[in-house]
Amino acid sequence: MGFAQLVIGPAGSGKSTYCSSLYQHCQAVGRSINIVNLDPAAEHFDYPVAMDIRELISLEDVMEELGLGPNGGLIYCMEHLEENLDTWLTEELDNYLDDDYLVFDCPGQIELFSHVPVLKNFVEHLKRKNFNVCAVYLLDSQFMTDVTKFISGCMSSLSAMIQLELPHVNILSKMDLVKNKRGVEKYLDPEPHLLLAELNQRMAPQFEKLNKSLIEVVDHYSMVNFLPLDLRKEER
Ligand SMILES: Nc1nc2c(ncn2[C@@H]2O[C@H](COP(=O)(O)OP(=O)(O)OP(=O)(O)O)[C@@H](O)[C@H]2O)c(=O)[nH]1
Repeated sequence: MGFAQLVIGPAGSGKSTYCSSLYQHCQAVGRSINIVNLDPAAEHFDYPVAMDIRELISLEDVMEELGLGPNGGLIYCMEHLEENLDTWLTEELDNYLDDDYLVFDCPGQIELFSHVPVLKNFVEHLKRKNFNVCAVYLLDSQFMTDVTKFISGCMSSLSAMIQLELPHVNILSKMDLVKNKRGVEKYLDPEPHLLLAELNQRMAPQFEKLNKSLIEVVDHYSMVNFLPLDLRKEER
């Protein structure tokens, strides 16, 4: 059985930086890891790329040849990947042995983990190929600066959890940029009644019922907890 991590999260949340740090860490502790680029728009990498979607299709070519914009072009590329799961991806995966660990650096377009089924089908394919897969969802720590952003971050993570149905770890990225660490702490293991009180205070009275339902959702999916990660700590 192989092992795979799908690194997902909004654009700019720090996915590639996380992959690069993970690679360096594994190097330091003598473990082998293979990072795969699944972003057809990516150009620069701080890690050796073991497998690269751009060998199959690149966003630049699609935009030029089909006249699509960046978003439509990216979805086109990912759908092309989906059509080539049994060919390109299978051939690439054949290069890896049973115990190998693959980390997939995914694009940040929210459609891919909300309603477009490409990543879901990608995951199913990995499972058929005997990979044990988990999702690592990165969210910028700036989402934890007030309750409304926190709820929006939880909802985006939740949509990925529901769409992919994978063991799911939430990571709060860019912790070095947080000035008020205490302010963030209350969102790491949140008390539902305090969140609700804060939300009601922030919003007009007509939202009270909606606020209650949202907090219940966050509470029921108690997996919506975030692990803070400060990748820049060792540099300081
Ligand atoms: N200060 C700080 N900056 C970070 C950290 N992680 C990432 N960044 C910066 O945030 C920006 C985006 O980081 P990326 O790792 O490219 O994010 P991404 O999620 O891969 O971006 P997309 O592929 O565009 O979705 C870059 O300028 C990084 O240098 C961090 O832990 N601390």
